[in-house]
Amino acid sequence: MEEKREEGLLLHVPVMLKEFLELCQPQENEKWIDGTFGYGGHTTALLERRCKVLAMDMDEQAQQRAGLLREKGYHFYFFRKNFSEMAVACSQIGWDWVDGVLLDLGVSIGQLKDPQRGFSFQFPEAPLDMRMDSSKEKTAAFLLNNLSKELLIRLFSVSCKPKESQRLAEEVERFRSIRPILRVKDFLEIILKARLSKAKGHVATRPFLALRMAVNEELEHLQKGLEEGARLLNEGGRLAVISFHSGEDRLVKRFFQDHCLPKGRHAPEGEKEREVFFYRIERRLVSREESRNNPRARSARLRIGWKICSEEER
Ligand SMILES: C[S@@+](CC[C@H](N)C(=O)[O-])C[C@H]1O[C@@H](n2cnc3c(N)ncnc32)[C@H](O)[C@@H]1O
Repeated sequence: MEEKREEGLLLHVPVMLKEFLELCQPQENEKWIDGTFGYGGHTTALLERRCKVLAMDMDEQAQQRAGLLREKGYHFYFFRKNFSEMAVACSQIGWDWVDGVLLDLGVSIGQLKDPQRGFSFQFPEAPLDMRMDSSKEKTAAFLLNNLSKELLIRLFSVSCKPKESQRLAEEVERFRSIRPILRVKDFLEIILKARLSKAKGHVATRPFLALRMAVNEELEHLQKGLEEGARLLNEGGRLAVISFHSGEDRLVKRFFQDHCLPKGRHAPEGEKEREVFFYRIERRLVSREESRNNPRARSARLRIGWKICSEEER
């Protein structure tokens, strides 16, 4: 998400907004779930198109920002919950189905730049926390200090090669046998000792990503969020997901492929029991222009699925 200053306020430019709006075509009075409210960029665009929005975010500060939006009198609800619980949130406001679901994954720029939250290696003195939901018990430091070597290897392997994951786990064990791992700089020291192979960006990027994903159980919640979202969609409804790295994107791609039956094709007998949700899926990469203006968005990709219509409409 790009960041702009205006009248002393931080304004955030939502990633791939143009593509999202062009493809999804949100219409007046449609019901949308924005599962990753953040700074409300996508939500605001939906509200400006007179959609009704149920927004969710597990971050406390996102909840505070949502309060400001509510005062503007839009048709807007906010739940401080994981988007994997969107069905519960919907039932609480009496929505049985929705026209669209958007998930713009990962952390917001505000979370990354908060020197107290431990998401970024740019703040070595920060506590190694990394929780998006600060009411949850297990921090990144807790995981590194308590997981077995096997579980640490599995944790790192989400974004690191097998040998690198092994070395990282060994260095974690070595470090914590002397003193507990508490701060970002402790984890940075471990990463440097593990001598990872050269990467395009900073050597700490991939281990930090793997640890953050484990702390917030991101892939597990994403899988559940996709399933719940797809079930809640009305016929012709859209499920849109913006992802930022291959781990998430692979899961989203597979989900869409596993639940897609193109228009005009009929499910063979054996496939009938399988849940088929979509008749069309699309993928878009971030434009050159957006990537130039907002380097953080450069790895973004948008995938959208359209919920299957009844036989007559297909
Ligand atoms: C990339 S930002 C979203 C930015 C937002 N689309 C905007 O335009 O301002 C991701 C946000 O989603 C939240 N988030 C990530 N995973 C979540 C999950 N599983 N459930 C609820 N919130 C989540 C994070 O706390 C963060 O605030």
